[in-house]
Amino acid sequence: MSAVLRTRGLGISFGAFRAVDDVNLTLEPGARQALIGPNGAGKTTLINLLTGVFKPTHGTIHMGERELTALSADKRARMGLARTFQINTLFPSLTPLLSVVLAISERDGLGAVWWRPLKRNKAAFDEAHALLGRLKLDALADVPVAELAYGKQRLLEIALAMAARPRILLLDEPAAGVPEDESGELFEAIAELPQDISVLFIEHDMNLVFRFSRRISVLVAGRILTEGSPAEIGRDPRVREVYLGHGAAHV
Ligand SMILES: Nc1ncnc2c1ncn2[C@@H]1O[C@H](COP(=O)(O)OP(=O)(O)OP(=O)(O)O)[C@@H](O)[C@H]1O
Repeated sequence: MSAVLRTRGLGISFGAFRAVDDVNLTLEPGARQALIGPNGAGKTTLINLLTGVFKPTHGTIHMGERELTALSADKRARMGLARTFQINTLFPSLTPLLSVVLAISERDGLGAVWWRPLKRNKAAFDEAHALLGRLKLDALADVPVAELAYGKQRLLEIALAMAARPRILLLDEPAAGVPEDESGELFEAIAELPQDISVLFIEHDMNLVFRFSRRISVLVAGRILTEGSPAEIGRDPRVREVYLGHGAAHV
């Protein structure tokens, strides 16, 4: 199968420090791939390279046949690369429904005038309802974001990323700060996203990683240490060694 996203020798230096180094990463169609590694390994920096926040000092990035390396973050987003952030980036006083309608109108180039014509834009509201339904947020569509449980807010962030109709979704610790009893539900929603969307997620909770990923890439000191199925990674002594003392029950 041909990869939807592929890096070759990807790296970035901050001064003399190589935060990401010679990374060859591939994402297959429909992937549910975890990017794991100790604190400071370079996971977020790698996502920032993929999305165009940082320009690499080394290597290339391809989405299918198209090279992205020099393209802006906006252009990559328009080509179907979407992300969520470690931190909550929602408007607290908006409702989930209006948040998603706003994201849909951004996608359709109506951002600046969203509040007037979209009152009449039934298609955008219908699409927003469908998206919220997919993430099991439909019952909360009209509740201000500030009143939602944190796990629901993180689901809404995924709904906003989905509004761009991405082919690739990059999730930087989607369950960060989410109480344990809500994080399973969050990852179930991620697992159930349409199969034509490839997902790469950073996650520290190994229970979630081993339950919800089909492939795991292990990043250590900026380099890919190893990659494989959860079973392969679980029995890799090098991974165990990296995580020794980091409290990872599964590895
Ligand atoms: N803009 C920057 N300038 C200089 N150094 C940076 C910059 N961004 C990241 N770094 C450094 O690069 C390294 C990797 O950071 P990064 O945030 O990517 O790690 P991470 O694996 O995502 O960590 P965590 O799991 O703690 O979120 C760290 O040592 C960090 O201090």
